Amino acid sequence: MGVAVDLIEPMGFPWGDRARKRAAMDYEPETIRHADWTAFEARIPGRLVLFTTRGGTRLPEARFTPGDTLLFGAESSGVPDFVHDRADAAVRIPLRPELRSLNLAVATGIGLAEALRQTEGFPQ
Ligand SMILES: C[S@@+](CC[C@H](N)C(=O)[O-])C[C@H]1O[C@@H](n2cnc3c(N)ncnc32)[C@H](O)[C@@H]1O
Repeated sequence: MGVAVDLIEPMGFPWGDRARKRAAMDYEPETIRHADWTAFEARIPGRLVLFTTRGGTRLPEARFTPGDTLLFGAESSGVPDFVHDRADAAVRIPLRPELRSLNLAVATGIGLAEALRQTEGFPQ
């Protein structure tokens, strides 16, 4: 989709292995790897919009602006409380009550697609 990717250590998966290359095929996005949260936070250009299962605005009612950074948590534990507190907005993808969460890739695809739709950000 032409968006840059920020990866924040510690990550729950190895970076640079063959499985990642296979998943990304030939389409390596612009990627910055941050040593920790502090290093990432220093480079946030605009609003930080956290996708979370814990409250927040339902995705159909959420509004995105160009320059927003979308933040997604770890597959295992989501994000720590201090990251929740730091976010400028929190967005929840509504699920049936018996489901706890989507996996990271699916949540990212849904959230990114909606943000790009609202901001006319899809490639032409
Ligand atoms: C597998 S989930 C993490 C589950 C973790 N136990 C939790 O409750 O946060 C991985 C990431 O996908 C995103 N995600 C998954 N389901 C979501 C939902 N329904 N709404 C918003 N974000 C979601 C969040 O960013 C979450 O941190």
